[in-house]
Amino acid sequence: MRETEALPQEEEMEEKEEEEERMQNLRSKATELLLREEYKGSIQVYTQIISLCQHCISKKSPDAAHLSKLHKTLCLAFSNRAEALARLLEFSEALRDCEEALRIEKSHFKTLLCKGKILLSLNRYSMALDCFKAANLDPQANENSDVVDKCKKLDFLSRTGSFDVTDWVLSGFRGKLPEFAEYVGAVEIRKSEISGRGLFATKNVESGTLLLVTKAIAVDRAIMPQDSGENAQLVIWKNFIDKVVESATKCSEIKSLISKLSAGEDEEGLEVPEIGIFRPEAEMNSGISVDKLDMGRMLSILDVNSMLEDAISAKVLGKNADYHGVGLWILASFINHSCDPNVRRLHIGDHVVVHAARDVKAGEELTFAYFDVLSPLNNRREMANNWGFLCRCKRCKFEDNVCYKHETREIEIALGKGLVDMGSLVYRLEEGMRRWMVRGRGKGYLRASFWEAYSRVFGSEKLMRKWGRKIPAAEAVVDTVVDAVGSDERVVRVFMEGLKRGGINGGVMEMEKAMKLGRGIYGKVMKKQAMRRLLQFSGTQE
Ligand SMILES: C[S@@+](CC[C@H](N)C(=O)[O-])C[C@H]1O[C@@H](n2cnc3c(N)ncnc32)[C@H](O)[C@@H]1O
Repeated sequence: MRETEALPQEEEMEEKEEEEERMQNLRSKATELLLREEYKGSIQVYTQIISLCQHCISKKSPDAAHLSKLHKTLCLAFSNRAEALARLLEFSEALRDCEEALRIEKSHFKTLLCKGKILLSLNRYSMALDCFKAANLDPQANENSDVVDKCKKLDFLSRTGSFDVTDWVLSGFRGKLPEFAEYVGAVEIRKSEISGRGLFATKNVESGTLLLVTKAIAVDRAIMPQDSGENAQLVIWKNFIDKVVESATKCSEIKSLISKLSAGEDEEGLEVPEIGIFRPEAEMNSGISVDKLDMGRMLSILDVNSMLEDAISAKVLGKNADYHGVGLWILASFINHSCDPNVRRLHIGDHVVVHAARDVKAGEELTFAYFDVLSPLNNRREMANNWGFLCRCKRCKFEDNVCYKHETREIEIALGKGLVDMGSLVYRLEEGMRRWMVRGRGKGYLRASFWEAYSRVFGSEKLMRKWGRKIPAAEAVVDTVVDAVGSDERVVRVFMEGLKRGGINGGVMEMEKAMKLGRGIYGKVMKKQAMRRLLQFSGTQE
């Protein structure tokens, strides 16, 4: 026999009234807290409303109208709690509440809107659009048109990769940052011969082709003048760690993606994740186990995978020279380092944009420079050591294995001391390469190693008068260096200055070549005018 049947009708009525009054009080309190943006408090009250509704529903009242009212209240409580959770970036729990609300009312407008916005924050553009469509949001005619328009645009960008930063560059990086969405181009993750897993091209691509765009899980930045001590850097690092930990704790989706990253140990034994899980259209939480991410492992992962925005090998658009930032960009973290890199990264806002720095063949591993690769072997070894690895790239093997290494070591020491005539160093290296019969890419490797000497000679009229006829022309050196290590603004600057010296600045062929080199640095995300502006001013922007 049911409990309620035992009660006389009057008592039953009284109980219902009390229940309704309590519910009404709780609802007013929760709404007030929500409006005052006291989200934690409102979550607690909505939790009480949910329990109360569930308790009343479980009593299975025969009154259909009352039951329906309870279901409506329950749906709204889940929906509002989802909204409050989303405001606190507790995305996993918020999504769970959205599902509960939608189970009660499939087309609940507020919930669909809330779910769509959460999915948009998690870069799931098309799923977010589905929610907005299901809510019948008319972009022309309501207050949510901005969010729907933004979602449509990001969905389009993530499918096509047709980003364009021309206006922003031409405006001198003023105003709103250009819109970026996550994008996964012709890439896949595979076992790497360099170390653990790596990212590989799935088709032939030419220099400048966009390969991926990834939004930071977290990034921390500060303007730090050169004389700021270690403490200032530690503060940025600590803030950054706190932000990553917070995101991972609040969203299991983020936690599961972070757990795929290397913690630096036993990289050869690591699982190779499907590229699909990083795509904006991927299912949420596609059955990935996330238990293993303790704090120790998290810190090791951040140690191995975080990137500096201001590293010499990256380009940060729109910021000044004292600006420092550290962040975690998940898919880009699968890219190994190489001293003959074939991709580059550009930091724009919270996004890292990765593109080919020279022509790349299908099946080639994509690598970028974790540190400055226009430097000699021993300097690079030191920098790799600071990163915690011994570089196993082709160029290091080549430079390590050859019989002339004693002689190049002497040149390296002389370059380090900086007291010798740089022209004599370049001449000695060029003569040496002739004797050692170094050809093709090998030449580019060694010229890149001693780039500082080359650039000092090409940049000095006096040295050029003295050595110009005895060493190769700047253009030929630039070609081999770009072929070996990809485009770099310092190399392109020498090319442009060479053109000016030769009085041929502005010729169609020369400008075409400069544009190709520029695409290697900045990628195909801007039109010619913007590229020209950056090439012309490169070095004075930051
Ligand atoms: C950001 S992760 C790169 C992806 C990593 N291989 C994986 O499987 O997840 C950086 C780590 O990869 C390894 N690594 C990257 N480039 C390397 C190189 N050129 N030589 C040796 N190890 C490298 C180092 O262990 C480094 O700490």
